[in-house]
Amino acid sequence: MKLIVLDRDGVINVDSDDYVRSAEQWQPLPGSLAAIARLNRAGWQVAVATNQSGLARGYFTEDDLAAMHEKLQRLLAEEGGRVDLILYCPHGPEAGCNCRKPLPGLFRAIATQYGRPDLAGVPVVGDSLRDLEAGVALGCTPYLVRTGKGERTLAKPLPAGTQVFADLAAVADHLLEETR
Ligand SMILES: O=P(O)(O)OC[C@@H](O)[C@H]1O[C@@H](OP(=O)(O)O)[C@@H](O)[C@@H](O)[C@@H]1O
Ligand SMILES: [Mg+2]
Ligand SMILES: [Zn+2]
Repeated sequence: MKLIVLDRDGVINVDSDDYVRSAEQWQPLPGSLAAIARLNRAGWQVAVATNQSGLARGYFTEDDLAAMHEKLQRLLAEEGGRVDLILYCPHGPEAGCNCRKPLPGLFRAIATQYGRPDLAGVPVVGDSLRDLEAGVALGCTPYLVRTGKGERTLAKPLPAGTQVFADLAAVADHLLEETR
């Protein structure tokens, strides 16, 4: 079973330095939902691992976050796609949790959910270094996109083997070509 793990803000939807705080503010990036649907149609399970410190910071509530994810799934369904699992870290930087990327807690939970000991060879797609680091800790293959904070991330040392693409649609094109 083919599995891919996506970061959310800056990969699936437009990110904001002021945080994405509501379903109204949650806007898909061009081609991202169609890319997920194309992966689904080719047999890929799609999981999302996202930091949502805005919860701990009081910028939005769990209900707001649920509304954002209902919008994601609704718009995806219109494209014939779906996200199979969404896991998020609700904590702030000072909480000392193990699920805030770059720590790998969300990725361990994804591996467990899919009955795997790790995520060896599973693509992780992110716009921030912490997305890639968290996935690589479980054996993921790192993909950086230039959307969101990707251009800023490009200026940093990246995990070995990181492949860089313009956006999620380009990553999907590559994976679908590779696994034809
Ligand atoms: O990219 P993912 O993991 O899906 O979500 C990132 C968001 O939770 C927010 O994460 C914040 O980082 P801090 O949590 O303040 O370090 C900032 O980067 C915001 O601009 C960003 O919207
Ligand atoms: Mg992001
Ligand atoms: Zn956490």
